[in-house]
Amino acid sequence: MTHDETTADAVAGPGGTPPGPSPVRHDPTVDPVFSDGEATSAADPAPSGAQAASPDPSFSAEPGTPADQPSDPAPAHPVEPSGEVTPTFSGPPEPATATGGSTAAVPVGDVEPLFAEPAAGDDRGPAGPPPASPAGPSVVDDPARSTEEPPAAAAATLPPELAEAARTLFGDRLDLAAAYAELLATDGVVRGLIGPREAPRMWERHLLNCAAMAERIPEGASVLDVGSGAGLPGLVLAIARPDLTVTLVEPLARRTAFLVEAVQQLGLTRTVRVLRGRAEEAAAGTRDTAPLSADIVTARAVAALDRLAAWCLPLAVPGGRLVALKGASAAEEIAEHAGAVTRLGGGEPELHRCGVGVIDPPAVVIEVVRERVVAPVRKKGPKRSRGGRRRGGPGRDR
Ligand SMILES: C[S@@+](CC[C@H](N)C(=O)[O-])C[C@H]1O[C@@H](n2cnc3c(N)ncnc32)[C@H](O)[C@@H]1O
Repeated sequence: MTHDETTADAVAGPGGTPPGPSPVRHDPTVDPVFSDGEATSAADPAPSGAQAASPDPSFSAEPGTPADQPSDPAPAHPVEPSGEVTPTFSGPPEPATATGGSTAAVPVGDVEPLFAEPAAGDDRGPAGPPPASPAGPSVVDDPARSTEEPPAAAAATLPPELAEAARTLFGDRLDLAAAYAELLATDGVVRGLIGPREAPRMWERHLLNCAAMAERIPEGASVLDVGSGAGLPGLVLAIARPDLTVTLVEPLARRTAFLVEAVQQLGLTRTVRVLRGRAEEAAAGTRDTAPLSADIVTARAVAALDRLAAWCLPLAVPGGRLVALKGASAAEEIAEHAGAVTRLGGGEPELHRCGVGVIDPPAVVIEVVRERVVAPVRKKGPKRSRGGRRRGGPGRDR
């Protein structure tokens, strides 16, 4: 896959040329409709579908701009003009092309986003106070340290009973994973990106589950993580798998600000970039950004399978895959949405269990291969007369 130099302006992070999601042709197959339960901002009320015509940069990682909202109703103008957009990524090695996978499995477990309920402050511009400087990775519970650490940070320590699984999944990157856990539990909580109650189950429900997905991702693949939020699963995958090149796609400003800083603090700038925008924009490209694609498109807790396929399949290279971390309802989702997925150019959705014998319960993913590039479905607009006026419309005052 070729690197996409033209996306440099779309990327945020610490300096350099962006990496490799390759351009793919525009395929806005369906109307985006948002359903992930995030609060809708009155500040961003425009209808969907107009992103390509937006005069504003659609991607930005400028911390400090008001966050947009990806949820219903879908904003057409999801990203405010945010001033400076800094190319941030040094190009990693070219990723390999994805290969499909196929083993049957059964659904187990639940998938929960890391976020607290969106606070009123989620629309605030500045990303809050500067990040806490983690005192260092807390890989295992250490009573001697716990009194000296902020409660949230201490709560994110790796429980001893999960240490073996964590070592298996993160290998020699376990300290990095621990640093990320601590960042989430400190800065993430302070900024309202995650609820304090999530901290104690950070490893069990979030980091380990996400890391288990890595087994479904081929060596050297390019990955686009849609709706990364505070970095799940994309940042976790980048930590566990330094061979991957990962693009975190997230429309909300406060979250992208956090992501950019996390990438910098964790020293992942060589393999991770942050793109502020919606999946639909990333796939379609904008005035300032070329359409993106990747071997693997990941998502967790973003939308139901039909919507997810509509957003994510256009981001996968032909033959690439959507790998969505799901929960107990995965089988039902497949039964309900397989038809829609096929119409969107996807193959038969497959259910896989990841981390069998490592985490209990294993993580459940739904995978869909992008088998066909379907023709864009254009939304019908109001008919216009030759003069460009809408027929039957109010017309000009006479
Ligand atoms: C419930 S959160 C889950 C975040 C993270 N994946 C996790 O598991 O913790 C859903 C995320 O999807 C993002 N999102 C919603 N619609 C999106 C879209 N069309 N494109 C990209 N991201 C979107 C939201 O901004 C939000 O951060």
